[in-house]
Amino acid sequence: MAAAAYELLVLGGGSGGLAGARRAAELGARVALVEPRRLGGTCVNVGCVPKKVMWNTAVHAEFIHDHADYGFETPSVKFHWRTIKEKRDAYVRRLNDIYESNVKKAHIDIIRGYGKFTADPEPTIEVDGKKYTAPHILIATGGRPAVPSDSEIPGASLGMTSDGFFDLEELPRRSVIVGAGYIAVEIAGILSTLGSKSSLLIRRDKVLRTFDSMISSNCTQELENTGVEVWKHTQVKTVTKSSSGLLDVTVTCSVPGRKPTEGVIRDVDCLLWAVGREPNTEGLCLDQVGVQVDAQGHVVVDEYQNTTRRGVYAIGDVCGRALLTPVAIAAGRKLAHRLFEGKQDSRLDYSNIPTVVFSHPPIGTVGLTEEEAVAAHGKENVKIYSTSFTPLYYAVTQRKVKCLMKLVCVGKEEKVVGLHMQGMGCDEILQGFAVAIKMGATKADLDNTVAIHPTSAEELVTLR
Ligand SMILES: Cc1cc2nc3c(=O)[nH]c(=O)nc-3n(C[C@H](O)[C@H](O)[C@H](O)COP(=O)(O)OP(=O)(O)OC[C@H]3O[C@@H](n4cnc5c(N)ncnc54)[C@H](O)[C@@H]3O)c2cc1C
Ligand SMILES: NC(=O)c1ccc[n+]([C@@H]2O[C@H](COP(=O)([O-])OP(=O)(O)OC[C@H]3O[C@@H](n4cnc5c(N)ncnc54)[C@H](OP(=O)(O)O)[C@@H]3O)[C@@H](O)[C@H]2O)c1
Ligand SMILES: N[C@@H](CCC(=O)N[C@@H](CS)C(=O)NCC(=O)O)C(=O)O
Repeated sequence: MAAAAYELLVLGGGSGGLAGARRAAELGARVALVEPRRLGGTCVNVGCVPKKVMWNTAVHAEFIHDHADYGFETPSVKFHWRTIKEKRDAYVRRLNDIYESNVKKAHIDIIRGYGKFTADPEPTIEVDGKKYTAPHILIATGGRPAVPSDSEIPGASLGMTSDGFFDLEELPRRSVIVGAGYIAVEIAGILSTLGSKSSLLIRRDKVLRTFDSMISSNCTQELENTGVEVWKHTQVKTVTKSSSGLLDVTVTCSVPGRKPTEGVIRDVDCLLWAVGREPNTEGLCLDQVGVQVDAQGHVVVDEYQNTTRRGVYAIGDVCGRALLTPVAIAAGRKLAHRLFEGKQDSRLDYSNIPTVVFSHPPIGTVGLTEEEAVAAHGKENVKIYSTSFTPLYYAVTQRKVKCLMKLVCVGKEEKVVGLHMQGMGCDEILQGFAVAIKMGATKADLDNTVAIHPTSAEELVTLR
């Protein structure tokens, strides 16, 4: 029988697990955190943080094109991938140490290893043969990149995923990215902007299909503008390695209404699958404890993050809803307040979650798309305000990149239910407007706010 030394056991030291564990400890709970790898999870090690460093690097590469227009004489510029990779890795290691020290300062015990449930009558976790139990157990084991199997696509395993992208020691010469979501768009943009000849293979005719159609169309166009070759209606058929060690990627292009055609992309040194993520639930033995998972293996939870077994909870990517760091963090903290501060109603409201895609230029979006608003409220009740302009930054440059903005408003009072934009600075503009939208702002509220000039953000309070 295991000793119940803890009040909360957390499986996974990523964004959600760390935040939930630390908030619970702050509220006085005795907490242990089970984690086999370096602390920080996906976000710190192979996600948001190293990705943003590479996006910043790519933004530098873009600005270099404008130096002459701004009067700077630029001698030939050389880019050293290794320099930024070493600095990035060092920063990630620093973050790993900071998280470890914060956890220790909070008197949270770290149990090193993979946790799994046992068949004991009370929910119990086993790590390397040792058992631990607690009245509250939180599953925050996140997810991993999905890769097609070699039986689905012969040679698929010759490719890498976003995890492998962060191990690359050099900028690939020829990249092929498969997928149409956040990761595909972000990595294709980074690689292409930094000088890798890049092709993006998408199954349909546009990327980011679930976003507002304005964003989906514009982002597809911007990828092409930045030099990414977008292969539409295309899927990989086989992958082979040539004697040179490079990959040949055979693809099928099936445009609706036309005969499918085949093509080969040769001498590829980076084939990257970005076709979604899978939850880390396989080895947890959830069936032993009566925790239900859905068809994709995500843990099924209610609005309070309760699983189907009393005393067992789940947060973050492992639940498969809004796979974003701040969502995992917020859900973990809300749960801690419910369990250890008696705040019965403490739960995360999943509506109006703002999100940014670090494309070139970046995308910011919150709330309903135009299509969703029309479906929910009827076309006659939806009013759209939109604009497309060239930000002042480009007034003196040869390179011109547009900024697009759209407000989706509903009803007579024109409540703002959606904001979608792509353009320079939109990543940073979004957060403040997301507060206003969360508070129920109307178009009149935006109009009553005096503009800040000269900015791109001012367009959002002067739309007509
Ligand atoms: C390339 C990429 C870029 C991203 N960019 C962004 C971004 O810009 N902004 C954003 O908001 N989100 C971004 N995300 C998503 C974000 O990283 C995730 O939503 C977030 O990390 C989820 O946190 P989590 O706690 O649910 O899981 P994770 O952070 O994945 O943590 C899970 C932890 O559980 C551990 N674990 C697994 N199995 C076990 C086990 N059996 N026992 C104990 N521990 C276990 C893992 O080792 C891991 O440390 C990105 C993701 C990727 C892949
Ligand atoms: N900036 C950020 O906040 C950020 C950055 C990265 C990741 N993330 C989070 O991480 C999650 C996972 O990212 P992701 O890009 O892996 O997944 P994703 O956003 O869910 O996109 C996966 C894409 O892959 C395509 N796809 C699926 N199967 C495919 C196949 N067999 N062949 C070709 N394409 C296929 C799908 O597009 P179609 O269906 O249109 O073909 C889909 O858009 C995101 O949803 C996001 O929540 C966030
Ligand atoms: N500003 C954020 C923290 C910054 C953040 O999101 N950090 C990421 C990794 S860089 C994380 O996973 N944090 C977990 C935690 O702060 O507990 C917050 O306080 O919510």
